[in-house]
Amino acid sequence: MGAVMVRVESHQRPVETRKRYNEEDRESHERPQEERSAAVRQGIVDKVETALSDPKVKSVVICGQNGIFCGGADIKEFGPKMSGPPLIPMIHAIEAANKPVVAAIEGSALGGGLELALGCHYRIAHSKARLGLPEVTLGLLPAAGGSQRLPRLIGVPAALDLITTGRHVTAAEALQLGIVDQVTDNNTVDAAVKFALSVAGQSLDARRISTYPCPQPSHLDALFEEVMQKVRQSARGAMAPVACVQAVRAAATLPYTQGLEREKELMATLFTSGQARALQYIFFAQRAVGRWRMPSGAGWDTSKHRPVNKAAVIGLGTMGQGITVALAQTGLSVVAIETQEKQLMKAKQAVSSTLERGAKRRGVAPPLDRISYSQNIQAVADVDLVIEAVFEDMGLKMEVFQQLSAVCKPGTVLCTNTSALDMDQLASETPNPELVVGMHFFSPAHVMKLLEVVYGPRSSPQAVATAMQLGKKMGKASVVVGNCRGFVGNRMLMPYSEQAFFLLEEGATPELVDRALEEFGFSMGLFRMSDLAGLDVGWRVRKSAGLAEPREASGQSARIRKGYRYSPIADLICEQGRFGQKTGSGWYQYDKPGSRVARSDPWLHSFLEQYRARHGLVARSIDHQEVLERCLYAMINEGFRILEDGIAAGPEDIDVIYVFGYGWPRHRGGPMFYASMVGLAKVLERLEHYHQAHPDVPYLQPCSLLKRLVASGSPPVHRWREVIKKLHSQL
Ligand SMILES: CCC[C@H](O)CC(=O)SCCNC(=O)CCNC(=O)[C@H](O)C(C)(C)COP(=O)([O-])OP(=O)([O-])OC[C@H]1O[C@@H](n2cnc3c(N)ncnc32)[C@H](O)[C@@H]1OP(=O)([O-])[O-]
Repeated sequence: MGAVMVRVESHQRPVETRKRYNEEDRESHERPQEERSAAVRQGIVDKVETALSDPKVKSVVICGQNGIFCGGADIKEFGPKMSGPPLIPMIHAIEAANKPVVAAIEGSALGGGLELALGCHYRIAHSKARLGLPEVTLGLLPAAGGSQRLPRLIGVPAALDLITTGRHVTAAEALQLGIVDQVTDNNTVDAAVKFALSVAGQSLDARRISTYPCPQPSHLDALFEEVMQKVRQSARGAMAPVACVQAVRAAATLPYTQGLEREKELMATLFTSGQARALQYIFFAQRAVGRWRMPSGAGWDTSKHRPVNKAAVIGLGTMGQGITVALAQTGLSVVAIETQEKQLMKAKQAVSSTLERGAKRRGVAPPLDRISYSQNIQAVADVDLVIEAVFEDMGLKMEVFQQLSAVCKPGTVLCTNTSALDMDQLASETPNPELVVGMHFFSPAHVMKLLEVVYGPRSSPQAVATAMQLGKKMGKASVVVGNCRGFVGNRMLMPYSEQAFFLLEEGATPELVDRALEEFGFSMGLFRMSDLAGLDVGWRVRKSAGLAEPREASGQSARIRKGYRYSPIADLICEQGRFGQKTGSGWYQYDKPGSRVARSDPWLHSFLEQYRARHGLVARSIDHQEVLERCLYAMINEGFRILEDGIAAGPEDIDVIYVFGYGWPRHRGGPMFYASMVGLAKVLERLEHYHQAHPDVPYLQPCSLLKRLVASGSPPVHRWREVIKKLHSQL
């Protein structure tokens, strides 16, 4: 018989099953999937055992199904009541086999999939395969021996890199690192069978990775110290990357069996941390937002997108430049329009150099010839989709949309990148409002992963599907949202920043607020972030909303707008010409305009003291807990209002927006998930408390959806949609 093949079935649902899946029948799909996963392991154990005991079988090949070796353990299966044979003894039995076992790796070998392959004696990969140990991104570590075998195979520094970042490597890099023994462009299983037969009967003593001594780098302690410091800094409170370093250290310093014990201990800590739950929630949320639905019932599974091969960008300011870069990098032909000649030249240079830098990093040619530049809007006549990114001025945008309607071929999808204006008003200016959607990119658009796709009451599902498909192609986390002021992300930012300004009035400093938020895990505190983004942006928005009008310098009335409490602090800072990093001062001071290193500013502190004195405010001591509760719960409360209003379809949409666009720490799962972890009753109680203390702040008044969820026993986050649905059906 020669070689025998053992197939690893993928835990990913087949496409047809995936299509039928929705939130309501989540449970009914979960159970069979768990059972299937256990059955897969049982199948491997049984087949390997049979093959090893059959004298006619000389070697064994383990391969996947449908072109995928194995994406790793089924995350949904993790829990106290896991059924079926455990992974570690299964991999040990394979490694201990007295006949060669060869992994035929096609598609992906990730997590437990790669750990299984590392238990095999040889690994043959297809040239298009990707390999990695991404457990860290799910709040875990490779706990089926991966953290102990990989350093023994490829050395400590390379293993640390792969395990602490979770990055996937190509087959070519895997070969270079020594993870695989051979790469093929042909049929991988055939190559593996041929190989398995060629090594049949040979000694396997040198092929069992767990028996290898771990290569010892010089200055082991210094290396781990340096790596640990770096990892702690970038982890921003996430535990898994730190545990990964500790596990690799165990591989480098302990015998294999003791290292395995350490791996198990560390995994147990991660498992019960809550961070793993948050990260796994975000993994599924990222996929759930792709299954979008509009209030009409039309959605991802009923709407066909229009093909987009050629797109146009109108307006080449910072945003337009970033969008142009992102489109060209996606492989589209782009027409870039800017009416001002000087700005067009400047933008062309900036776009080209960004593309050149990116291409150099990736070792490819820059896609410069995919872009044609023009001052004439007629050049967009044959494009499939237009993204308007001109200055935030309704009159100007309306003019552009009217021109586009006259110039574009029928069916061209018209997108606006507005972040503050009413896209439905824009749509009403075109003869085909069904073709208008918002594509709200985040700056810099070629770097930031988030895209809000905004529909108005007249947007067609096809236009939404087209924008979503383009977002996907561009590698964006794309979320469909309804039309309202600030959409989802910026709308929730309003109460967040308002609370931060109030805290300054009450005695806090920008440093205190930022420290609390950064210790929580935000990549940047609110004040450092607004210095980076530019304070003038918000000032302009507040002015256009009739808020930032100069009033008398002191007295209660200066702190009231439209009958509610208002803090003019940010406006007063702007009146001083302090717009943040670009002017060399804002909430902090900088060495020079454009510098990024924020330093405490004595001027700002004395300004705050004078401001408080002028308004009869007495500074009190404010702790981190209050900063977090005031800023985050006010934001979360607005999130519930957004759900109540139907602007976002579910909590996952809000959480993906915050994790991918607003620096929310991923290991805390997004604001709505965080609220569920804190406990909705507690969030409600604290909001009631703060609203009582600040009755003139509407954002602190708990919204009815939150109250309703608490009244219905605070269901877990994946059940909120049912309550929202009921709420909407009663309206
Ligand atoms: C003891 C410790 C052992 C071990 O160390 C722990 C692990 O292995 S931890 C694991 C380490 N492994 C990883 O971290 C790999 C994570 N997975 C991936 O990176 C990608 O899914 C993969 C590259 C495999 C395929 O990409 P693609 O082709 O673009 O497809 P896609 O991404 O759209 O997914 C299709 C469907 O499969 C679903 N699903 C996927 N993976 C899992 C999972 N592990 N579980 C459950 N479900 C999973 C996914 O939700 C989606 O379902 P739906 O209902 O349609 O939304």
